[in-house]
Amino acid sequence: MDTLKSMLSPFAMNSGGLQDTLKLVVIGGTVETARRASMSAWNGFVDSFFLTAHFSSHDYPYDWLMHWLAKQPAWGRSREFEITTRSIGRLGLTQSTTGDLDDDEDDDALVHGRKKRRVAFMPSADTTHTIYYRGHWLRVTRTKNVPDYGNECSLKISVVARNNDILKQLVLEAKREYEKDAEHRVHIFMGDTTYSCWRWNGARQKRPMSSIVLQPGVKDMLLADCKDFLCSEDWYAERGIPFRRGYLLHGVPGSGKTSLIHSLAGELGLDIYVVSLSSKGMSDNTLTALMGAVPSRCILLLEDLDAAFTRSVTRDSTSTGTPTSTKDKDTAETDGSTLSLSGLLNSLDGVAAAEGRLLFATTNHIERLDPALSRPGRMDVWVNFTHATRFQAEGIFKCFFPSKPSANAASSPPPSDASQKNLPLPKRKNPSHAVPLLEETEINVLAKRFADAIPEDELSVASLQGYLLKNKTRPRECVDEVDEWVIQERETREKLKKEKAEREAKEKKEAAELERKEKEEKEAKEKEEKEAKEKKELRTKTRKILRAEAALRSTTSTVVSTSDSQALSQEEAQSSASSSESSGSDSSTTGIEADTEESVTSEDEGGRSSDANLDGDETGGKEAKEKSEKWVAVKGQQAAEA
Ligand SMILES: Nc1ncnc2c1ncn2[C@@H]1O[C@H](COP(=O)(O)OP(=O)(O)OP(=O)(O)O)[C@@H](O)[C@H]1O
Repeated sequence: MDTLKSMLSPFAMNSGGLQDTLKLVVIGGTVETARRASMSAWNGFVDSFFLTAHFSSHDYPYDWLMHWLAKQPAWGRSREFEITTRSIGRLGLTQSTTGDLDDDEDDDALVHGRKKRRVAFMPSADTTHTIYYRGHWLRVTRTKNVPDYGNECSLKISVVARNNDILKQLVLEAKREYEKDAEHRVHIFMGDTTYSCWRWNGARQKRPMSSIVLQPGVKDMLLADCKDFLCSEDWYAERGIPFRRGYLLHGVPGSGKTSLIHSLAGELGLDIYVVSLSSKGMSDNTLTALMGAVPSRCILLLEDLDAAFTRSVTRDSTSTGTPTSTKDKDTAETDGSTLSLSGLLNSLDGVAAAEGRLLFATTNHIERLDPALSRPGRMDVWVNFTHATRFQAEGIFKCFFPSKPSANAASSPPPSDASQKNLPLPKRKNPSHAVPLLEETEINVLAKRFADAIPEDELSVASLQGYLLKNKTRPRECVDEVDEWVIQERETREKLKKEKAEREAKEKKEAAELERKEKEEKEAKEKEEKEAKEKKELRTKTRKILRAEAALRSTTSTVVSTSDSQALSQEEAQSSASSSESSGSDSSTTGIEADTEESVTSEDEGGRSSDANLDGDETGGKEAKEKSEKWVAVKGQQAAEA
């Protein structure tokens, strides 16, 4: 007891201090609990008056609001916020806010050759912010969802109000601002085959229609057709025709198919939804799910349509388009791609297919397409893209080297070219490369000379663009040197063609060699199998004979046991002589006893001996057979004699 007291004595000495500490802990805990309880009661009370709207990052309104919020000056004063240089939402825009860290206004300034990054202030995650909007206090909370994949977030905006008008106003205002800022961009979405959904892939600057040079009338025809379709929903509905339109752009690579679609999307204010049919994991179900999930007004782009069916190009009555060869099946098994032609056709115009979308498909090999795929109703308008014509060469030259505005033109308002609408004004203040502006007449002459030097339908527009890019500040020299470039291009093409032919020939040879080897191996294997089969048959036959012989011998031995020993020795002598005569083999010297023993003791051994014969040539087997037959004959004879 004394010991315990002495142990506790230090505490007892400080019991006053300990008590005080305990008191403090109890009081502090009580106060904190009371604070939390009152806070939660207050929040519950306040929440009962709040109207709350939820926005998920899966949907557009989230992007509108994030874009709107990033523009609010409140974040400049906020004590907790997120600073980002990433794009905000699908827009690909970073907004300057009150708290923007940029120290100058030059957006296009380059630092060490890289574009300077802009910084934006955003509501930080998992914090409630309060901002004032049109006479109301909004409580904004951004929450990061459990990241199963990607950056999933949700936004909650609460406001004390009698009805939800204020929230509607907020969303509409955010949408208007978003669309105003997105005016100059085309949004690209890619089909995600893993989750069968669309993923935003970026926002590209709109491309003016005037920058696409095609044969006269083609662009206008396409643009007019698309516009006409988009405003004819009722017309289609009245006639019971599915409200869909398909465009097939086919032709040589680098002729402007993709560029034209991008440009049309900008002109029509539509987003582009791209499906790569040959992508990993693409199946009928995935494609149907993707096609069913496109919004009603958009461009649906199927790029390189022919590539989707390299595994199965044609469709006959039995084919479903699934891989046919073993190798192809292997490929399909590994990448999980099981798209069939019928699946594609169904997703394009089946019951579940989306309406109101403009379907664009591109291919370099129209001849590889199944007619069912390109028939009217699926592909209503076909446009053939060829190599550059002289008309295109002249047009693209003028695109690269615009002429000096004439005195009249300078004073007049800017041209009302439809394709130039909705495009951002040129922002470049100090172009790094000075393009000399020549008089219109001179540009016309140069463009004509340039076009005359370009062979008709031989070089791709992309290659012309490459040449002009190299000479973007030298219009005159560019024309002077174009003949030389054409010769070089031809030589390069010839060289590439030759290399390709050589490579193909080599591959063909290797394939033939491989095939020959495989054939030889197969033949050798077949031969081996055949021989093994024959041997097996022979062995079976021999076994049968030996069994018969054993049976016969057992009968004979009974006879032998009853005959006198003299007769036996005579018989032995005869048998020995006859066997030595007939086979001349060494085994004959062992006499009947040896034979008898061998035959009677074990069938397996008989088999083994016959195996030994079989391992030799066939004649060996025949000899053994003859021998045993003879032996049997002798025994039989002997038995008869007996
Ligand atoms: N008719 C054209 N007018 C203007 N630019 C063109 C034209 N054709 C090609 N180009 C230019 O060439 C490049 C390649 O063009 P694009 O990708 O549109 O060709 P494509 O026909 O889609 O090729 P592919 O079939 O290989 O996909 C682009 O940078 C584009 O600017």
